[in-house]
Amino acid sequence: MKHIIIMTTGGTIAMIEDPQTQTVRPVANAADLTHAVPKLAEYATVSVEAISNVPSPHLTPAMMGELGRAVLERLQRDDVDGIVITHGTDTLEETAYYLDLILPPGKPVIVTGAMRSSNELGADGPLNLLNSVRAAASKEAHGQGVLVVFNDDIHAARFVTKTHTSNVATFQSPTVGPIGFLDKRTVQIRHVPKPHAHIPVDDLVAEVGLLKMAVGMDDLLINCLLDHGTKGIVIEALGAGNVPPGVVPGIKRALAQDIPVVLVSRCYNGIVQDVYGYEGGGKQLLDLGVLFSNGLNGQKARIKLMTALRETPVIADLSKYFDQE
Ligand SMILES: NC(=O)C[C@H](N)C(=O)O
Repeated sequence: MKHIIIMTTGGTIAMIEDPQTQTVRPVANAADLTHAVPKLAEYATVSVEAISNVPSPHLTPAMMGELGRAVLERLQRDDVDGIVITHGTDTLEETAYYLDLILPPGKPVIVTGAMRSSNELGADGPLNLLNSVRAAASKEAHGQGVLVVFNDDIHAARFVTKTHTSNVATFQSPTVGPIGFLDKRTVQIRHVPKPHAHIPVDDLVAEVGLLKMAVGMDDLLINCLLDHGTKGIVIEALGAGNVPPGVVPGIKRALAQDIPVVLVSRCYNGIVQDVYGYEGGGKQLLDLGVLFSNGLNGQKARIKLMTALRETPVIADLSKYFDQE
C-alpha cells in the first residue's frame, strides 16, 4: 500500500453549516474530515496532518511559504509516496501553482477542497478527498507536477482556475481543459502537461500588487503601489494586452525605478502580445520593458512574480520565467 499524507489547511471542506444562522464556519478539528471516508483505506495508508484550519481568504504568503517547505520536507521522506492538500477553494489555484513552481517533479502532489460544507446535502468534500488520495496513490499522477482533483476531473495547477462562486464544477482549465479524470475504477491522464518553469525557492516576496484595467483608468493605483514600496506589479490588461493611455506614465515610473511590471489579460482565454501600436498598446508596453506573461491569469502571474522575486529582483533576469510556460 502506498503511504499518502493528507495535509489539511482549512476551507469549506473542513467547515459546517450552522442550521440556525445558515452561515458556514470552520469545524473544530479539520483532521476529522477523513472519518467520513472509510474507503480511503482501500487505496492507501493515509496519515493526516493538520497544518492550519483557515478559510483560504485568510491565507498569507508567509503561510504559503511555510506550507511549501512542509510539503517538500515530506516528499523527501522515503516512507511517503504522495501528498494530498485540502484547501479552501477561493485561493486554491494560487497555492497549487506556487507548489507547482517550487517543487521538483516526481511524487504526486494533489490539491483539493469542497464547495459544500461537510454537513450540507450533497457535500462534495468526501468524494474529492477520496479521488485525490486515489490520484496521489496512482502511477498516472507521478511526474505530472501539482494537480488539482475536483469533481472527478484532474487539472494541471498551471491552467486551473475557479470559475463559479458556488457550483461543484467550479474548477476549469480555460483553453486546454482538464488533463484527466477519475471514474469508478481508474485514474486517467489524457494529456501530459508541458514542462514549465521550476523556481526552487523556499518562500515568496509578499509585496506584489495586482491591478485590473478597466475603461478610462489612469495610473493612480500604480502610483499608490509605488509610493508604498511595492516590489512588483501585475497588470490585468484589456484584450490582447493594452492599457488606457493614462496608465502609461505610471508604468514608465515603475520601470524607471526598476520595479518589474508583468502584463496578463483580463480575458478568460488567450495570451498577451505586442499586436497594437497605439498609445498604451502592447507594442509600446513591450518596448518599454514590461514582461509579458505566457497565458497565466492575473493571480497566477502574481504568484510567479512573488516566487521569482525570491531569486532575483533584476527585470532582465525575471524575464526568462515569463517567457517559459
Ligand atoms: N469553497 C471554499 O472553500 C470557499 C471558502 N471561502 C474558502 O476558500 O475557504
